Amino acid sequence: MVPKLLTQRIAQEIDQELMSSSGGFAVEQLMELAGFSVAQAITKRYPKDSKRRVLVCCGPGNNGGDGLVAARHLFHFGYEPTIYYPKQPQKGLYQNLVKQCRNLTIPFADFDQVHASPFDVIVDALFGFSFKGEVRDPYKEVMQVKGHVGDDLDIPSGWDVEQGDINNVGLNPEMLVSLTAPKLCAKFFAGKYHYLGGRFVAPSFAQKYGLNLPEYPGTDQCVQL
Ligand SMILES: NC(=O)C1=CN([C@@H]2O[C@H](COP(=O)(O)OP(=O)(O)OC[C@H]3O[C@@H](n4cnc5c(N)ncnc54)[C@H](O)[C@@H]3O)[C@@H](O)[C@H]2O)[C@H](O)CC1
Ligand SMILES: [K+]
Repeated sequence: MVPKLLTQRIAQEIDQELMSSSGGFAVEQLMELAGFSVAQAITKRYPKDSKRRVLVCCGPGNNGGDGLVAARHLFHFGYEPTIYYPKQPQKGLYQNLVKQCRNLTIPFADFDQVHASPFDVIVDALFGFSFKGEVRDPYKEVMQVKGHVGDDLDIPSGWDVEQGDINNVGLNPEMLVSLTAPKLCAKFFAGKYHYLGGRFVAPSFAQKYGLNLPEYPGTDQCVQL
């Protein structure tokens, strides 16, 4: 089963409809399931015995929120996450996620600490399907941190949602976890593992948008594409 690849507009429309009165979801619910599915996908490919130190880079929107949720679950799964979150919005949703992570003593690192510390896996939760244009500061520098296994959340950050890396950002992750459904840029993904997460789509909803989603195995929150 080959899932449909979404345009930016349709991805945003689906997101809005899930959280509308007809969809009935709150953003916190979707974010929790999205972040949980990313953390679970990481356990499948990067076992904590050899890949314990995980840097989670979080951006200013909901992609970053998914990253905070993933970091929290990774902690509970026995990993050692560190969070890089240069712009922390004042909105209660994000502040609460930060509080939850701080209560677990997950460290928040600045860029110098990120640069100086060894990590086994880098999770890119900087930008998702609302990214536009060229990467602006302060995010440019962290995208240059290379040499680690990368796991990108929803889309590789800095990539155009539909046309891929047209700005030559150069992020080529080993793993991509698409959320709800893959976006058009996923056809340029050349890494090893492509997973789908966000197990919350009603069959009627999937049918309406022609999403053609695969079945999730057992109780898993992610499925390899
Ligand atoms: N339905 C789902 O699948 C769900 C997906 N989730 C996640 O939400 C993101 C999309 O979130 P959104 O808040 O709309 O936007 P982003 O996180 O992609 O980023 C917006 C943020 O970034 C800033 N920005 C945009 N372009 C640039 C740029 N060129 N340089 C710097 N900054 C930029 C913008 O100003 C905003 O602040 C989706 O991908 C999923 O990961 C939900 O969590 C759950 C439901
Ligand atoms: K991302």
